[in-house]
Amino acid sequence: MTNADNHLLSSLLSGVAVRAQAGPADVTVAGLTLDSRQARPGTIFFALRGAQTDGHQFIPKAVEQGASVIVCEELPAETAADTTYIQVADSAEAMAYMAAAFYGHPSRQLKLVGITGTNGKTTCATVLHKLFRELGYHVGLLSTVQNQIDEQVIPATHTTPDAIRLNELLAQMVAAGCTHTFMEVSSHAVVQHRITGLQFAGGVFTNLTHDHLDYHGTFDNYLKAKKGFFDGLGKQAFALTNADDKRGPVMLQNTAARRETYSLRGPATYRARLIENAVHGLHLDVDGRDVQFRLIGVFNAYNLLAVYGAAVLLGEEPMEVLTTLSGLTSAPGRFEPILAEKTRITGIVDYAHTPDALENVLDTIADIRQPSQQVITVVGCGGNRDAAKRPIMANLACKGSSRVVLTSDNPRFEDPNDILQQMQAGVQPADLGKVLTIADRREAIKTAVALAQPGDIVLVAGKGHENYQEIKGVKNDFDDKQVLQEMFDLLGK
Ligand SMILES: CC(=O)N[C@H]1[C@@H](OP(=O)(O)OP(=O)(O)OC[C@H]2O[C@@H](n3ccc(=O)[nH]c3=O)[C@H](O)[C@@H]2O)O[C@H](CO)[C@@H](O)[C@@H]1O[C@H](C)C(=O)N[C@@H](C)C(=O)N[C@H](CCC(=O)O)C(=O)O
Ligand SMILES: Nc1ncnc2c1ncn2[C@@H]1O[C@H](COP(=O)(O)OP(=O)(O)OP(=O)(O)O)[C@@H](O)[C@H]1O
Ligand SMILES: N[C@H](CCC[C@H](N)C(=O)O)C(=O)O
Ligand SMILES: [Mg+2]
Repeated sequence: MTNADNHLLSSLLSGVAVRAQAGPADVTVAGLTLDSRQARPGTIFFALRGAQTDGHQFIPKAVEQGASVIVCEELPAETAADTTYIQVADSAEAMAYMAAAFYGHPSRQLKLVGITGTNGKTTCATVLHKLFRELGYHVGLLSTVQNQIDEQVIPATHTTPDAIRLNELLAQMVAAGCTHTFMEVSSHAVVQHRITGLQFAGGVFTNLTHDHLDYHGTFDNYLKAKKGFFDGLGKQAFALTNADDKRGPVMLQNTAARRETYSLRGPATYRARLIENAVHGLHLDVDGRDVQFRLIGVFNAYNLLAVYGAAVLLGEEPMEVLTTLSGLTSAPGRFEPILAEKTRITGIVDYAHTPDALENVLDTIADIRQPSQQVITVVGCGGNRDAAKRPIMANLACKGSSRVVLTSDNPRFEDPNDILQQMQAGVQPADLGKVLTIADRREAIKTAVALAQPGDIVLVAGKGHENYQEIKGVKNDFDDKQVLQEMFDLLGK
């Protein structure tokens, strides 16, 4: 729903292939919705075919609630005389064009950059937002963690919101004076036409590994979804890809946008060479300039290079970009270090809540640690979610750590001890001696900190930026970073 001005229906239909139209033509539209329960007089209800159910079923409900216009793929057998029906080939696509028009095409008034890929979207979008704020711009952010207009936080429900919410947010950003917006583009968003009709100034590709096959069916479909974003870019845009990723070049195969690349391994528009990958940050040579960064891990060298390339392509001065970037920290809860100064213990809070992510984080720690530094990992698995990952994550934690404290993540409606038992099943007999099980997450973090010797690394995995722990439907305040800091202080570390 919206505060935007009212519009004549006909003014919203440009670009929409209307197959048939019935009912009053001169309708004034005051709002848009994809949920029949939100339909009101003056609103357009879009009947979308979803994953769970078919929105066409709810057309009578929307009419009953007073919807003025119904956009659908199939006209209902019975129509109401004072309701307008518009038949289109694809309701989701029509919704995207009409939402962009309804909100005054906000994407055309911004430099909008989309970031896609399996990993690194939140990191790149967030660091770009921070960078452009530091460079003095008013900037929007649409990300998994949160949406932002400058420093104002607007909670996010999706990585990429639906087309109505997305255009509404972009319009708010324009109204607030934003010149740039950085957004994550999920594969779901491409397939569901959430980004259709937007004008992008640029697109960035990070990498592609197996993910979301439950939704896309095959890896090829997943790849096509990501590629669809670049296929849709206009020739005024740039398309920046990771040349070191096997799928990087494929992404740009059919794009009309200017093709640009980044690489740590070979020739590319933007190049970096790793000088040092240490606990205190990355030391890189970027396009011949020696720069120290606060972000940690080789994967972040890629993220930093993508951010640098995008900023330069947006017209920023390379040296100023690098100087500013070197002082920035990562996205909340993404490999976020919490340092105990006295004892040089490094706490790391990371959102790794899947086997793949946990392995990735532990591999990164293995790369940066000195042989004398022990790794102590605190990890749990969420309740009412995929149970198959539980033993695997416990097993991986043992492989990559000297000590492991198994604990609760968000138990939700499950018994935490049941989850922990399933995790314990993945511990090899030889590793039993390094594992402790403490259901209370605060106690688990305390124990891990108590076990840490000067110089050690304490990884707290699974909850990243989350500031709550969900138990039996109640979200209790809980923040891994805060608790870790509290334990460093309490135990005199
Ligand atoms: C699988 C998926 O993407 N689902 C999204 C989809 O819902 P759906 O297809 O299940 O919808 P449905 O329940 O079948 O309903 C069909 C239609 O009927 C409508 N309806 C339903 C009931 C009713 O009474 N009246 C009514 O009008 C619904 O509003 C909907 O338009 O359309 C909804 C409206 O836009 C989304 O909220 C919903 O996101 C769900 C909550 C979700 O979990 N999505 C995840 C998978 C997602 O999108 N993730 C990506 C990031 C992934 C990542 O990289 O980590 C993201 O961009 O967030
Ligand atoms: N460029 C990268 N390559 C590989 N792994 C990465 C990269 N960047 C981040 N990661 C790892 O993936 C995790 C998620 O990072 P991030 O939140 O930036 O990705 P995302 O693409 O937004 O993920 P999501 O789809 O869950 O929103 C991080 O915690 C980190 O361990
Ligand atoms: N979007 C994911 C995040 C999981 C985060 C983890 N902390 C958990 O609660 O399992 C989910 O809701 O499954
Ligand atoms: Mg994300």
